Amino acid sequence: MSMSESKPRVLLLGDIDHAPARSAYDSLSSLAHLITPQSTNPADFLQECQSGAFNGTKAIYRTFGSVSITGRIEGEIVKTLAEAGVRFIAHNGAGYDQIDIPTCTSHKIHVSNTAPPALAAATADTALFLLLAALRNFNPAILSLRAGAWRGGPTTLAPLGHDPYGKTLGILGMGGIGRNLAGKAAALGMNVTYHNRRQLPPADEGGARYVDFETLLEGSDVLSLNVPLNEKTKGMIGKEEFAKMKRGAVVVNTARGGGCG
Ligand SMILES: NC(=O)C1=CN([C@@H]2O[C@H](COP(=O)(O)OP(=O)(O)OC[C@H]3O[C@@H](n4cnc5c(N)ncnc54)[C@H](O)[C@@H]3O)[C@@H](O)[C@H]2O)C=CC1
Ligand SMILES: O=CC(=O)O
Repeated sequence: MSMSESKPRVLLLGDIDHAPARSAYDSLSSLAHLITPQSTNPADFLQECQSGAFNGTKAIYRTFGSVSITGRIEGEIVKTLAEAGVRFIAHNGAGYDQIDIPTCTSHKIHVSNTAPPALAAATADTALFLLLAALRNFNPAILSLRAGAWRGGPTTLAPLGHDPYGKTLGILGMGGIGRNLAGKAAALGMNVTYHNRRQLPPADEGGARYVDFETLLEGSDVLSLNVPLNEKTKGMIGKEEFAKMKRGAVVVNTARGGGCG
C-alpha cells in the first residue's frame, strides 16, 4: 500500500460485465481505492497475497468465475488476506461453496452471498428447460436437426417423448430456487413433492407435498437437486440413491456437480 493512499482498499476478484453493476462498483472509488490482482492462476495469487500486495484491503468483491484466478478461498489464502486487513468478502452468487466459511469466521472475516430471490427465477427456468428437454427428448431432436437428419427415419428420429403432466417432480432443497421451480412445474400439471431439512409452513409450500428422503427418491419421475454444496450434501445422490429411483427417472442438477457422486 503506498503512503499516499489514505482510503481503504477494495479488491475486485473477477470481472463485472453488467454495466449498471460495474458503474455501482466504480462509484465506490469515492470511498476506497479500488484494486485488482495481477495474478491469473491460484499459485500466483497465493504468492501475490503473501507478497503484501493487498495490504490495507478491507473488503473483497468476488465473482463466481474468479475461482480460476484464486482457487477456493481457504487455508493460507484466508490467513494472508486477514493479515492484510480484509474484514469482508462479498460473494456474487447464491452458493458459497467456493469459500471456506469456518476459516473466514475464525479469522474474523465476514462473508455475504447473493440473497436467494435474485437468482431463483433464472435458475428455476434453467431447471425447467432441462426437465422439459429430458422428458421430451429435445436434445437428440436438436442434434438430429443440426446433423441435417431432420427428415427422420428409423435411426435418426429422436425417441418418443414423455408428458410432464401427471408425473411426479421431487425437489431436493426447497429454498428460493426449489420453491420457484415448484410453481412452474405445478403449472405443467406435475405433482410436486419435496424434501428439505425442515418442512416449510403451508404458505411457503405452494401446494407441494413434503416427503422423507427415501420417498422422494422412490417416488420421483424427475428429481431436481436444489441443495447447497457442503459437507452434508456432497455426494448426496450416489450409487445407492440411484438404485432406489424409478427406472428411467430424470435427474436435473442445477445446484453443484458435487451433489451427485
Ligand atoms: N446453476 C446456477 O446457475 C445456480 C446454482 N445455484 C445453486 O443452487 C443452490 C441453492 O440455491 P438457493 O435455492 O438460492 O438456496 P437456498 O438457501 O434458498 O435453498 C437451499 C435449500 O436447501 C435446503 N437444504 C440444505 N441442506 C439440505 C439437506 N442436507 N437436505 C435437504 N435440504 C437441504 C435448505 O433448507 C434450503 O431450503 C445454491 O447453493 C447453489 O449451489 C444457485 C444459483 C444459480
Ligand atoms: O451458481 C451460481 C450461484 O449463484 O450459486
